Amino acid sequence: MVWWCRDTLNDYVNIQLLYPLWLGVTVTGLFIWWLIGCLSRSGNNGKDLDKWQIMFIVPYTIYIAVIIVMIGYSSLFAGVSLVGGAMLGMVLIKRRYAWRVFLLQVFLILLAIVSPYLGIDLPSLRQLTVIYPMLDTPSYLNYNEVMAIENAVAASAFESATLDWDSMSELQLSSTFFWRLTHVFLALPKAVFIVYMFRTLLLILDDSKKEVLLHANQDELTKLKNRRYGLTQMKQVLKSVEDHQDISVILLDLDWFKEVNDNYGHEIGDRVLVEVAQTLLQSLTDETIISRYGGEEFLIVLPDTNHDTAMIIAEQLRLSIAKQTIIVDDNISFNVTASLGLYTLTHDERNCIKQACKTPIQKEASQSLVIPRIIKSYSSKRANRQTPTAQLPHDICQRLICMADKALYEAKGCGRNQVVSANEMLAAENNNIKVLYGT
Ligand SMILES: Nc1nc2c(ncn2[C@@H]2O[C@H](COP(=O)(O)OP(=O)(O)OP(=O)(O)O)[C@@H](O)[C@H]2O)c(=O)[nH]1
Repeated sequence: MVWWCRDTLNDYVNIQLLYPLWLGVTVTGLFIWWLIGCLSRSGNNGKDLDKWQIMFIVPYTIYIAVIIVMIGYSSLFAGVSLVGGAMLGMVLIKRRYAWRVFLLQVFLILLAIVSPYLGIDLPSLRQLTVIYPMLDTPSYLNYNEVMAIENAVAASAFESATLDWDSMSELQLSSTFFWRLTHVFLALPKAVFIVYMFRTLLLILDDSKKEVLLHANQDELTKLKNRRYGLTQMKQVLKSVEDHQDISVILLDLDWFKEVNDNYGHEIGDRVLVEVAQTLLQSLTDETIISRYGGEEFLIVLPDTNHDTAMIIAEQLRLSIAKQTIIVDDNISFNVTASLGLYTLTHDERNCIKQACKTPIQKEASQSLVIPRIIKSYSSKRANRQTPTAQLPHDICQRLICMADKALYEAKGCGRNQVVSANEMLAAENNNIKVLYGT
């Protein structure tokens, strides 16, 4: 538009300066976009600001400061940038940081306002060009034209029609001061209020999101994770577990639970489930995934736990539940027992499954890595980046649970109130991991 009207605007816009300016802004924008893309891949669990967020906030704050200093804190441009930036920041980055930056920017505005009265002469675009409403259409006037109009207005206001330079600048300074103060009282609180309202709105949305998620992921009765969420977390653990780590899965089922319901009623049955859930929570670490898998069945996933340790943990759980006394009333109390089926997927087995389940593309990629040593040293870094990492099959969770379930079935068959390991069952049958995937 400016380029198109360059003949008309030539007096007010330095077209020669505009091209490099546009180019500079575009290149800088693309660079920041690229930088954000690169840095956003390195997450930090949302505890602090990510590097890319700092890279976002710092230039933006400088940008706002420059706008405020150059164009003026009261301009539409500065207002939209300030409030819009804070709102966008609250959506994109941690809200408390966006809030702090916004308040810092407000502080900058206040500083810009009082600076002339502290003897600091800041550069202002007003000295170069201004937007002046004339004949209902905004038009650009240069500084001299504006000064001429202002002088004429000032002169007509005084009978003598003459003003010396000192009283003129004093007049300007005091009118500016009045104008600035008006903005401080009217515009800034408004901006703070809008951003505060927006923040409150986001907080309300956050709370309702948390509540929805809680209900979607939690078992209403025991307050443990529900089956769906337990499985989701199990999948995540299987993905993130390191190459040398084993992972163990326990299925725990209460014995003769139907009889508890029949003898003492569903309410007592419910209480048993709640108390068993509490025992599980108290006995296991925070890293353990405990979910209610079915009616009186619990799924426990122990990340980075080998078979022997998992057996000890399972046995301790069995004992803790058996020791727990459920008091119905002063005269009636009873104990429940549980049967547990355990399966440990060792890191070796996991790697075998990964290898067996590689897609043809992945196999081809890994075969192409069998290359002379000299070339390998140069290309290994690159190849590592390009080779798609072998994934575990998508139904791995179900298969592991199925193995634990077989052991649980065995425990029930052998008289209940015991722990059975599927790994030991397989070893006794001289079977191995092939059972898992039949390969
Ligand atoms: N109170 C209560 N009972 C439940 C709940 N969910 C499932 N049940 C009951 O749990 C009982 C499970 O019975 P079964 O599957 O026969 O198992 P069991 O009696 O524990 O026998 P084994 O598992 O073979 O030792 C059923 O009677 C269900 O009604 C629940 O949320 N609350």
